[in-house]
Amino acid sequence: MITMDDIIREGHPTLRAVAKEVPIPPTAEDVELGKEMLQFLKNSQDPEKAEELQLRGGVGLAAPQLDVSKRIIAVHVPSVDPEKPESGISTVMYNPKVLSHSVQEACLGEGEGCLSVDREVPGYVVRAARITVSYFDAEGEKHKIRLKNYNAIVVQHEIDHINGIMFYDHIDEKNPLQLKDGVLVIE
Ligand SMILES: CC(C)(C)[C@H](NC(=O)Nc1cc(F)cc(F)c1)C(=O)N(CC(=O)NO)CC1CCCC1
Ligand SMILES: [Zn+2]
Repeated sequence: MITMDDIIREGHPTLRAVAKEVPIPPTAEDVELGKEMLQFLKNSQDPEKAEELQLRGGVGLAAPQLDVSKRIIAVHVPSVDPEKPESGISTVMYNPKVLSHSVQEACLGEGEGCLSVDREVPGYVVRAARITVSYFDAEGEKHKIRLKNYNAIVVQHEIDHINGIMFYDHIDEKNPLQLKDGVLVIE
């Protein structure tokens, strides 16, 4: 079972490596890893389990954060609106790839953090507001999905990890809280 002790922190070189594509269909080992990554996120959002295991509430995790330099990410974003279950996303993506993205940009109003970063780093992290992502699932089936707003932010944050990019790489050091016109602020 994955706990916070398995998550490497900034400074560890694996967080800055470009992770390798995995064979498709994924091996049994990579399928098991993906399942454990998704379970970690679910546990981290369960009050009892999070308390018991001292987990930070996570919505996304990339294999490099477990010191596994493979292009595997897991996302578990609760749907905020029970009427619209599709507003959330819960899946493991093998070899995810952003095929296209909107010109429109977006950022989280409170900025971003990271399970691998044990400090606050203030500043807007500007990303594409909408993306089209292709990925393979555990069975080796290819998917192509369009994401927007928070789901798009989470997946971009995780895909950054498999490319050795940290969220603060996107923050404008001189004006971290400066917002260009037209950037959609997601609260
Ligand atoms: C860094 C941390 C604060 C732990 C962040 N959690 C988070 O946003 N919690 C959250 C949000 C919800 F909407 C519902 C919920 F149940 C819990 C997170 O998991 N990540 C993922 C990460 O570090 N992946 O490597 C950071 C987010 C910043 C923007 C997207 C992901
Ligand atoms: Zn992160």
